[in-house]
Amino acid sequence: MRFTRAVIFETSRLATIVNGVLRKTTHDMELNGYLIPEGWRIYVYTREINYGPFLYHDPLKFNPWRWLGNSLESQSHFLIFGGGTRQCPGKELGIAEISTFIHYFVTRYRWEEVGGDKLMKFPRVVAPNGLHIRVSSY
Ligand code: HEM
Repeated sequence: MRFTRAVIFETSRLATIVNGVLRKTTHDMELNGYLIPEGWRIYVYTREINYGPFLYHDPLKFNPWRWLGNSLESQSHFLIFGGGTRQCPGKELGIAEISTFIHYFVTRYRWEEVGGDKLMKFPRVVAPNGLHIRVSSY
């Protein structure tokens, strides 16, 4: 399911689920000339990285093909599931669950939006009043 995986990554990139990750410094550190003292909690805001024009060509375009045939997933800026030793342990399970849902939803059902619900894009993609769809089987 290589293409389904690419669709999941592209959707998560554009409609970021987790905006950032938390870390705590274990010793004084210097970052770009700034001193971050030991014991400080840092919120690493990863959301904007997903829209970086230097990292993703035409970043606001939904383009699942960008994930195929290159190693975007192994880049250090790929932080949809966090990074390092605390990277999400449920990553592959989550992808498997979403893939299963998409497979059955797309192959067995049709759907249409009803009600013209509003979508908010910031601080994250949400439908404040819900996203109402009418589902029917093929
Ligand atoms: C699309 C689905 C998911 C996304 C986008 C996601 C995203 C994330 C992110 C960004 C983190 C923070 C990682 C870090 O601090 O570097 C995280 C942590 C975590 N996730 Fe997920 N996650 C998903 C699904 C799941 C599932 C299905 C499970 C378990 C069944 C799970 C369990 C956890 C746990 C236990 C942590 C804490 C890990 C730690 O602090 O060591 N996640 N996840």
